This record gives sequence, C-alpha cells and structure tokens, in this order.
Amino acid sequence: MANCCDHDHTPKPRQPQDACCASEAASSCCAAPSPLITQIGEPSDSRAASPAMESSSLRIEQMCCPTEEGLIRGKLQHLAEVHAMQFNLLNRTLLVEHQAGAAPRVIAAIASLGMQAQPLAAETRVRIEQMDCPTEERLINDKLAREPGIEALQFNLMQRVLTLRHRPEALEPALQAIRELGFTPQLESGDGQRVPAEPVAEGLPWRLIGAGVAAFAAELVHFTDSAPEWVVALIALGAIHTAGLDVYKKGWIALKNLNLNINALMSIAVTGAVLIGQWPEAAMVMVLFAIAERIEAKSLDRARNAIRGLLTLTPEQATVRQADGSWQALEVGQVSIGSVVRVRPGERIGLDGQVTEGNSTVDQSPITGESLPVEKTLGDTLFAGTINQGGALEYQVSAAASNSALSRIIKAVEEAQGARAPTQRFVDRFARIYTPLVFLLSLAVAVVPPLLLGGDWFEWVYRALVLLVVACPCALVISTPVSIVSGLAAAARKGILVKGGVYLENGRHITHLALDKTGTLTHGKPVQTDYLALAADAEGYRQLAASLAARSDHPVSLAVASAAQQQGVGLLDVQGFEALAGRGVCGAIAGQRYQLGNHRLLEELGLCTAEIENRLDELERQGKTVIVLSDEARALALFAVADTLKDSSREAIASLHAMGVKTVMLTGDNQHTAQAIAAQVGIDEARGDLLPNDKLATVEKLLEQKGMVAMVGDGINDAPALARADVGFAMAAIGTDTAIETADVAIMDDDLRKIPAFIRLSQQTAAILKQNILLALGIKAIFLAMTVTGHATMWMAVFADVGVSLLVVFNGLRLLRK
Ligand SMILES: Nc1ncnc2c1ncn2[C@@H]1O[C@H](COP(=O)(O)OP(=O)(O)OP(=O)(O)O)[C@@H](O)[C@H]1O
Ligand SMILES: [Cu+]
Repeated sequence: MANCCDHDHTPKPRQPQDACCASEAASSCCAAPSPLITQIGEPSDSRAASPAMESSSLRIEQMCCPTEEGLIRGKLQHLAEVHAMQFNLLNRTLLVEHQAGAAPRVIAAIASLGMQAQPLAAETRVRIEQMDCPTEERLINDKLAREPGIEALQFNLMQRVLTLRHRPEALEPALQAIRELGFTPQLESGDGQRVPAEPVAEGLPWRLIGAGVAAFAAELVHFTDSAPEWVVALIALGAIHTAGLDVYKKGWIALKNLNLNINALMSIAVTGAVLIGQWPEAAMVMVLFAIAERIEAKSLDRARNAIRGLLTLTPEQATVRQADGSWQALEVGQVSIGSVVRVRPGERIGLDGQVTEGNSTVDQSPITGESLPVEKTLGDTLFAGTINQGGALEYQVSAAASNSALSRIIKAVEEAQGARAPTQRFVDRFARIYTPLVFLLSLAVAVVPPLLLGGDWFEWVYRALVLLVVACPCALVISTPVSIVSGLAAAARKGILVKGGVYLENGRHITHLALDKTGTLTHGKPVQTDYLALAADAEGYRQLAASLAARSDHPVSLAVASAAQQQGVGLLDVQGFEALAGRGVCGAIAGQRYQLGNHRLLEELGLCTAEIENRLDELERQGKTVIVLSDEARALALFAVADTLKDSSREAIASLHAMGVKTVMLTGDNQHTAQAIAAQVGIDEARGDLLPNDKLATVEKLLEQKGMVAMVGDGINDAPALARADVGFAMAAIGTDTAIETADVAIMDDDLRKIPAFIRLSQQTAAILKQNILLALGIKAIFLAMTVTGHATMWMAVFADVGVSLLVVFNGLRLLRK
C-alpha cells in the first residue's frame, strides 16, 4: 500500500488482535470477531443426549480472519462426522463437536488447508447436586488432585458445577473418583443453554414432618414419663433415622476422608447424645438440623436462580418465515442463523437479529435495566428477551438461541460467581485452621475436666458435643458467597455485568475515574457546524474532503461526510487511502495527495500558519473539534464538528463527586476542546492531545500516584487502558463481545449513571459482608461462652449453627432487592 504522507505514523489499532489487517482500507476483512456457532444437522439440545459425540477444542494460530474461518468451515462441513463448530477468532480457537474418535480426521482436514490445529485440553462441566459447601469442595479437590490427566479444577458452589480441564481420556476415571465420594456427577452440555434448575420436588416434605412429629412425641413421652424409657428410645431412633439418614451418609464419607464437615459434626454430636442416653434431645436436634438445611438450600436456590431467571424471559417459540413465504412457530433452539422472524407488538423477542422490516419501540430493560423504550428501525439490532412494543417487526436472526447476548451475559455472571472475592478467600482460609482447632478444643473439654479435675464424664462429653456443633463454621463460610452472588445478580438486573466478586467488593474503594470523551461523555455522533475555505475553490475542497472522509469510520470524518452528502456533494475516487492514528486520514485524488486531519497532523506536515492557529483556537474554545484539509503545499479548508453531551453525563459526574471520586477526562481531541467539554459536564481535569498509547500511559501514571483508579471507555479503542486500570468499565457493551470480554465491569447501555450505581451497590455489598461476618462470629462467640460455662443445651447449639446460617443467608439475599 502506498504511503501517501511523508511522516512516521502507526495505524490506529482497532483491536489488539487483528494484527493481520492493519489499515482501514482492508477493514472489510476484520469485522469484530465474534464467536459463531454453525449448526449442522440436529439442533443443539440433542447433542448432550447423544453418547457417541465428543468435542475437541483446537487452537489454530493461523486463523485470524473470517476468510480463514470460512475456509475451515467449508472444509469441515463436508466431514460427515462433524456435528457443530464454534469459531472464536479472538482466541483463535475452534470448538468442534464430532463423533467419538474423529478428532485426528478433523485435524488432518485442517492441515490440508495449510493450517495447524493443536488440541487443547478438554473442558467439561460437571453438575454435582450434593456439592454446596466448601468442605465438599475440599473433599473433591483432594481426591482429584491425585488423578493423572486432570489439569485444573474450578468449583462453583453456588451453581454446584465443577469445571474440569483434563486430557480426554482422564474424564471417566475422574467421574468415577467423584462417585466414590458418594456424589452423583452429571455432565452438562457446554452451550450454557441449560434450562433453569427445576425447583426441587415441590409439595410438603412428608418425611421431615413425620420425623418432626416423632421427635416431638419422644420429647412428650419422656417429659410426662408416660411410658418406659425404651419406648422413648424407639420413637427417637425412628425420628433420627427418617430425618438424618442422609446426614449420616454424608458425614461418614467425610470422616472416611479425614474431613470434618457439618454433616460429620452433626453425626458425631447426635450419636454422642444417643450414647449418653439423651434420646429425645438427639432426635429433636437431628430434625431441627434437617429442617434448617432444607430452608437454607431453598434460599440459596433463590440466589442461584436469580440470574438463570433472566433466561426464562426469552420465549420458547418464534414465528419463522418458511421457504414458501408462510409463517410457522418454531422452538427458538431450532431457528437457524439467517432465518427471518416476525414479532408482534407486545410480544417478547426470541432471538438476536437485525430488523428487516417495520418500525417499533422496544423495551430493553431485561438487559440494560433501562426501562425507557428504544426506537428500532431497518438495520437496528434486536436482542432476545427484550419486549417489542409499538409495531410489528420482522428481523433476520444473527445468533443461535444458545449464543444470544442474553445467554452470554448469564454465562459471564455465572463464571464470575465461580471466582472468589477476597473476603471469601479470607473466610475459607480462616475456616481451614479454625475447624481442626475447634475439634481439638472439644476433645479437651470432653477429656480434661473428668480426668484431671474429677468432673462428671456425661456432663463434660455433652458439653464437648454442644461445643462441636456451636462452633461449626458453616454460617461463616456461606455468608460471603451468598452476599456476593446476590450482589452480582442485582447488578445484572440493572444492566451492569460484573465479571467477578472482586470488583463488586473493591468498587467502593475507587478514588479516581478516568473517562474517555467520545461516546462515553458525549453521544459520539458529532455533526458539522462550520466550514471555512482558506482559498478560492470552496466547492472543490468540500468535495475533496468528503471523498476522504467517506472512507473512514471515525466519528469526526463521519460528520464531515454526512454533511456533504446532505448537500448533494458527489464523491471522487481515492487512491492509497490511509488512516493516521490520532491524526486523520490521507489519500490521493486525481494524482494529487491530500490530507484531512487535526492540528497535530498539520504541524507534522509543516503546513500550519499563525492565521490558521487563530481560527482553530476560536472554534476549539467553543468545544468544537476542527480538522483541516491540506494538499502538499498548504492548508485548504477548515471543518468544525461538535458533539453533544449526554444528558445523563453531568448527573453521573455530580454523583461521583459527591461520593468523593475524582474525575479525569482522557481524549485524543485537542486540549482546548477537551477543556471546554470538561467544563460543561463538570469534570475535574481534562487531558487532551493523547495518542492512543498515551491513554494507557496516563492510566499507568495515575495508578502509580493515586489510590484506586478506574477507567471507563467504549472497550474497543480503549481496551489496553481498560485492562490496566484497577477496575475497567466498558460502556454500551450490549452486543459487542470484545467489550464484554475485556472489561471488568460491562455497562449494557450508554448511561454513565450506572457507574455511581455500581459503586453504591459495592458499598451495600461490603456492608452486608461485614454484618454477616460479625453476626456469624458474634453469635458463635456468645454461645461458645455459654457452652463452656455449662449454660447451653444442644438445642441452642443447633440454633447457633443452622439458625445463624439462615440469618446470614437471608441477610445476603437482601441485596437482590437493591
Ligand atoms: N479518521 C479520522 N478522520 C478525521 N479526523 C480524525 C481521524 N482520526 C483522528 N482524527 C482527528 O484526531 C483527533 C484524535 O483522534 P483519536 O481517534 O485519537 O481520538 P478520538 O477517538 O476522536 O477521541 P476520544 O479519545 O475522546 O475518543 C480527533 O479528534 C480528530 O480531530
Ligand atoms: Cu500550529
């Protein structure tokens, strides 16, 4: 490509990954890479059921453009064994679902295209219904650590899902090892399209009620002395058996693996109570424990499903146009990409797609949290789960149901729930030391006073058992994840996608926020306001500038191009067009070289004069952005464009300042314009004239000096700076995969007020975390003291354990309503 300008420059990196397509002229080949599912044959749901299917994850270094994707897809489509493909150009990976054993043929087929496919370790999601406590996690972790071929484990206790990274042949032995621990692992299909977990067998828990009645009867008979003691014992045993068999089973497995979870503690305590003849009490304790566990499980399900609940927003069917032009209702899972779907007013939209006919407004609040309806017309994007309001629409489906923006959001939140927030890590570490300590202490209480001080054996063994139950760390351990998960769900419902508990916990510490100007504070759609020809041929210059500007998708160029279009200016042919990062554009028209760009470019070309500088100054102080058209010898014309501030920006900045957050605007635009806009919106400090790399450098400098630095941008041009900041916010992330992937916090719409809302939520989450830890430890401490001094009974112990667990769970769930 001809280099039409005489100075050094680097093309603006649109995305860090698309190194293969460097200039704008070639931009047709690097549409934002998006994971794309190609279905061949049956719909996705039948995949998991078919046992002979296997999936291979391949890394293909040479695959970075959609052209290569097309090549590979074309080739693999002809292999009968291949069932589905999912390309990810960003990571250069390809997920192929194929018949078992076909992996070598798939790799060979790719090799025949001159590309090397390297198999990555497989990832399998395993659902383990019984795994909901960190003690179980440790049990599984210890066991699988000894299995060969297992590379990594990731636990998500809230979802009860274990993600295994393993060599293909290592899966079956690993599942067997999990079964040996008494769990039932179930394989999940990898497309994230699991239906919301069915509520566990609704209806009355008759077993529990029966056990409760028996325990009560035992207590009554014992109290009134109306029957011999063996009758009491019999009734009590019945209650313990009915309510506590599961507890005993789980407890036994834990004990066998040298692990003391609450089930083991309860089993020991109840057995102990039975051995010292406290029949009715043992029964009551077991029943109470079982009831509390059940309530706790239900409440946790609520938190767990708060996110999943969003998926139920998508309707099950969509009305799809058939080849003969008729319309037919189909399951959304069976609608293929490219189909045309019709949606009536008031109906929910079933799939992502682009409008092909009709005008309407759409309520996007399920995704963005913003209830103000959005206008949709030809070419606009629709999202699954949103609600069509005014008129009928037809749209062309752009993503499979399992890959819609909404399902990807849900997947991201679920992954975030798997990662541990700092408080949770602390609590886990604490519990790891605490539990054995308590066990030793109980042992001492049981043995030392009777042996050395002549205490009563029954008395002290009983106290030791009570102590064991009181001191169980379950409430403490559950208190953090339930709060974090509730907070993440509450944020998602507001249209704020938080990619990890860490950010939710730390967001409140943000002291400085760096903001991108264009598209973040402003609408990013400037319009041309002034045109000034510096020499005779005014119409000719307009046409030259428009011809260059029309080739660029930079907002400033777009404004100039569209103004010319409105005035009916025709476009000329441009040779050797180039975009000059942070400067402008250049190209040759009719053999002459022209540049259209900012002051920096003009200076670099050596074409600036004092007169031009005065004009620039004047316009820039009004908050306008000016670009200059020049040929090889001189400047020809000035074009000023102005962007409008978003109404919400000023309010957002004021809220941030009220929270004590300092704001800095970073922009590639010139310093005068930057200052004018900063003053309008109330920002503390403006830094203009930044080249794309300077933004990263500025964030790094802020990080060195200041407390916690956050950055907000559109997530594409600003990706490096966003990634470097302590917390990176991407705006208007809906529908842009890169933004969702690079940001720590993705804001679905373009409303800056979501940042103060996020900080507020972070403060509330932190407060609840603190309350929960104090609650758990405080109540335990009181009961501990009562136990050692002999004032506590087993009943109280059960309250101190499961009762407190319930308290912290309910307290955590309060966040769901924020
Ligand atoms: N393709 C282009 N067409 C016209 N002007 C351009 C172009 N590229 C850069 N410029 C000029 O250079 C300036 C800096 O551009 P740059 O892309 O670095 O920042 P920006 O994205 O406009 O601003 P912000 O940093 O606020 O998002 C622009 O304000 C514009 O004047
Ligand atoms: Cu100058």
